[in-house]
Order: sequence, then C-alpha cells, then structure tokens
Amino acid sequence: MMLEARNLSIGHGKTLVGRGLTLSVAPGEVLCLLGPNGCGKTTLFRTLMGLLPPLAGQVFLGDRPISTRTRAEIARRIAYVPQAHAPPFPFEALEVVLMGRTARLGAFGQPGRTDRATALDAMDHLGIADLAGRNYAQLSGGQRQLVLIARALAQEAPLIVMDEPTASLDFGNQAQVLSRIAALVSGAVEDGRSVVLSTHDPDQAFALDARVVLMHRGGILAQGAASDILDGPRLSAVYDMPITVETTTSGRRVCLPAVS
Ligand SMILES: Nc1ncnc2c1ncn2[C@@H]1O[C@H](COP(=O)(O)OP(=O)(O)OP(=O)(O)O)[C@@H](O)[C@H]1O
Repeated sequence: MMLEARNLSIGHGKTLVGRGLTLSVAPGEVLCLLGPNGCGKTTLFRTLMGLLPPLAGQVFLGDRPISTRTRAEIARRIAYVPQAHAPPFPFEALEVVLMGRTARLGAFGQPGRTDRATALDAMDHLGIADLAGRNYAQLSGGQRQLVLIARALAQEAPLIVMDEPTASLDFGNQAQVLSRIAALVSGAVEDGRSVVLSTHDPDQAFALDARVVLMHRGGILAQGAASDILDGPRLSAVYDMPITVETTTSGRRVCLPAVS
C-alpha cells in the first residue's frame, strides 16, 4: 500500500470531525472521496498528508507512520494539487511548475537544466506546453488547474492528492481535467500513478471508474468500486434528497436528483 489510514479520528484541536476511518490507496488506482459540504474531506486530506495530527489512529506512508517522515520525504511520495486560485504575485506558468521540483533540490539548490526539462515535459504531457511563458495569474481557471497538475507531475511523486480538481471549472474544462486524470492513472501519461481526489459530483466517480470512499456523518458509509457502491439509496442518504442512478444508452451510469 502507498498510503493507509487505520482507524483514524480526524478533527481540529478538540473538535472531532470524523472517526473510525480506515482506507488505503494502492498503486495505479484512483480513489474518489465523496461526501456533502463540511463532512471532512479537506480535514481528511490534510491528515493523510501529515499536515494535521490525527486525534486517534495512524496514517502509514509506505511502511512507516507518516509522523516519522520529514516534509521532504513526504513531498517525494505525495504531491498535493490545491484548488487553483490566482496568486498575488505574477509568476510564469513554468516557474509554478518548477516549484514542484523543490523537494528534489539540495539545500539552497537552484533548479537546473534537468529540473526545467522535467517541468516542461510535465506540461507537454498535459498538453499545455504552450502556456510555459504565460503569466499564471492571467490564465483561465482550467489552465491554472492543469498547471498545478503539471507541478504535481514534475514533483515525480507516485501519489497525487487533488482537492476538488474540477471545482469552478466550466463543463468543457471539467471533462478535460478528468480525462487527463484518467490518463495519469492508466499510465497513458508517464508510468501510471495513483490519484486521490475529492469531488462534489458522483458522476465523476463513474467517469473515472474510481474506487470510492463515501463519507457520511463523520464516518465512512461505504467504500468500493463506484459501480458497486454508488446507488440511489446510499446517495439519497448522503445528500439528503431523492437521487436515482440510471444507465445511459452508451452504458455509462449517471446520477439524477429528483427536483420537484
Ligand atoms: N481550521 C479549522 N479549525 C476548526 N474547524 C475547522 C477548520 N477547518 C475546517 N473545520 C471544520 O471541520 C469540519 C469539516 O470541514 P472540511 O473543510 O474538512 O469539510 P469538507 O468536506 O472539505 O467541506 P467542503 O465540501 O464544503 O469543502 C467543518 O465543520 C468545518 O467547519
């Protein structure tokens, strides 16, 4: 296992957000975290990456508790893709991608030719090499999100954690970012990685053929293949409204809320 949580309790200070969370991420899979606003997805991410201490239980990164690893060690194994916001300073997109190399530089090390080549390569793999010299702050939300994914690729970590990678993207950009994520995991881009992502759209779990962790009321209601566990009754319980799952003529499953 690349990353494993054992009977984890998560929260902030003394405030418990979730408990009894047991999950793992295997090489080459996409794990999709689904749950309503405020259920603790970001808190769980931060705990899984060693940024927040668990209130109970443990996180293992590889064969060791994450609490025993240095930040640089963690950064060589996990790359984090935050939601794309415009930065206060102007950066070239390539500079943003180069930041992914930080954990691989020595103390005071400057990025060298190999680092630039790796960064450009990552952009090329995502089809955004032409954005390298552009001002990151002036890119569209979708372009920025792809630059941040390129930064994670340049980090060369086997596991990429993405916090709502399609939030605030238009319909076309959502589909584009999703297909890039699918390619990362399938190995069509580089050597295949694992991705953990959170989303508010259960259809994305179907589109990615993901393994799903369905969070509800501070715990995990179900986990397993999207096609096995995402059904009308569970989704209705989690999102507190009647939802049905239907299959399109092309065989894809979609979720439909009953709006009266
Ligand atoms: N820094 C913090 N200090 C105290 N409580 C916090 C902090 N950050 C989040 N919380 C609380 O923890 C709970 C879980 O929040 P979290 O952001 O993890 O949920 P989420 O599932 O990511 O939500 P969303 O889907 O809306 O992004 C919420 O009740 C929130 O108010």
